[in-house]
Amino acid sequence: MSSHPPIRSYVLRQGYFSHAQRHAYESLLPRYGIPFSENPIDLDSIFGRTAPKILEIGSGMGETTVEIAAQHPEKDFVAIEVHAPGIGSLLDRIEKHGLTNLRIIPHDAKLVLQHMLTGESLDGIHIFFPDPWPKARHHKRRLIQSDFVSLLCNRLKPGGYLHIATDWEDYAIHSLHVLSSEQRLINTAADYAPRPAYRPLTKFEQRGMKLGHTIRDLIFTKAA
Ligand SMILES: C[S@@+](CC[C@H](N)C(=O)[O-])C[C@H]1O[C@@H](n2cnc3c(N)ncnc32)[C@H](O)[C@@H]1O
Repeated sequence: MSSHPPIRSYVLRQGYFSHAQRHAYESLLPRYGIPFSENPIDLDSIFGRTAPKILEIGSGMGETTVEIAAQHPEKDFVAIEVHAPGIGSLLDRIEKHGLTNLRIIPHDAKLVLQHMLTGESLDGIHIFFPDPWPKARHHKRRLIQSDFVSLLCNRLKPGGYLHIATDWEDYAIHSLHVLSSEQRLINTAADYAPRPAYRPLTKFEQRGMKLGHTIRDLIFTKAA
């Protein structure tokens, strides 16, 4: 029997580390990172309190992640990212903002959701501007696929939300189809949702808008 390697939603590049990112990656990961493990973790004991838990998949350089966490001290946030300079950048921002409600798991989100987060434990999941993988032969690498959305749904509490934003029209159409096909999810809008106040406009997004790209938000809730 041949076993196929898993299809990844990312390619690990060497990437350029700024001095601050490298320093943060090396010195702050033990403080704000949650190491990958094949065993379930208890987020309430990691944060030292019971509070709503929001997961962000693919936090990139962490600008949005930190802004949202700083504006919502009443909630706890867990970011998942695989790109080392991005992890360093987020760690540096957590330290500079003195945030106690944001941690990062530096690993593949699929494995984190399968092994570390169990049960219906999340109040919300953010996936902002996932890699679009525009070529047809790469579509299988897209994060938003029915199996993955089913896994996300398993981890959401009843009434919890899944929020995706993208500036790629065809990825938005694909995601709308996949989310609408998951029976446990209910669209909060007729199709795309207005950008909620908690999602700040990023520089990347403002640049896209100048180029005429339309940003689409999809916000679905899990049936109670
Ligand atoms: C296009 S970037 C968007 C970053 C950020 N959300 C933003 O809006 O600027 C997508 C990010 O998702 C990360 N990513 C892709 N697949 C992932 C996975 N399976 N687990 C964790 N991170 C992933 C990539 O490393 C990349 O940083």
